[in-house]
Amino acid sequence: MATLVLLRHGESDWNAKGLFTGWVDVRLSPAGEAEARRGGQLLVEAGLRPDVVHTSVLSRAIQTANLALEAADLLWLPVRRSWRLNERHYGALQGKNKAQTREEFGEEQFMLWRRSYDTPPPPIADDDEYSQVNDPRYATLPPELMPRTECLKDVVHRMLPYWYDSIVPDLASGRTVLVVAHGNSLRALVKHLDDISDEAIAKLNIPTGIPLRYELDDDFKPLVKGGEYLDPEAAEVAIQAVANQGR
Ligand SMILES: O=C(O)[C@@H](CO)OP(=O)(O)O
Repeated sequence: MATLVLLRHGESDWNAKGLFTGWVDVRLSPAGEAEARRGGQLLVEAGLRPDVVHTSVLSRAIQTANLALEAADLLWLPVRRSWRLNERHYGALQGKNKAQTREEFGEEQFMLWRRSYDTPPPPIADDDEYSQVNDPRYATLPPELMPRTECLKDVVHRMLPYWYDSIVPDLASGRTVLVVAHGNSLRALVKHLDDISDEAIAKLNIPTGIPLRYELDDDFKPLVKGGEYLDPEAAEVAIQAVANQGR
């Protein structure tokens, strides 16, 4: 048996403004910083002490991990980071307002881009102000792996090698693992863990800043499907808020 804790970063400035974010390196809002600290307190209250932490290479996840670990007096923990835990690349929608996009393209297209399993948004141009092609943190990424857009299926495919090669070995050695990442990279991981169908995953939303705990069996599959949010009531409200973005 192994314990895995998933934590979506706290609210970012662009979450607050209702903008598609993806790989744009937006920071936490003051409310998001408070959520991250609360996430750390929830770990303490639940008696959960991670042994190792994995984050994306985006600042909002890194800030969240730091604030949560500080609140739990665990800043000393080993941390590893990978682009494979990044938010879904939102293509040409990065920087666009969600409500305006929904108005311009209609509900069906908006939801297809936002939540369908295999329809990516149009790709972002390399000279777009919100492109990451010249971002130094991806300088060593092979060019053929650098996305210009992604659907959730693409995220599953680029996230799973990290799950199997880096996170599962930590779990297998008996460590409690904390993964601090993003709405859609965590949807990809939850889809894999809970065997959620391509259709049903459209309805799954992950709240910001509330740890989600999974106890895993020897095959690294959940003993209880869906895991357990450490603050289930707050999670329910926050899940609805994510689902309703753009409305
Ligand atoms: O904008 C984004 O990158 C994501 C997460 O904030 O949004 P959504 O929930 O619409 O996929």
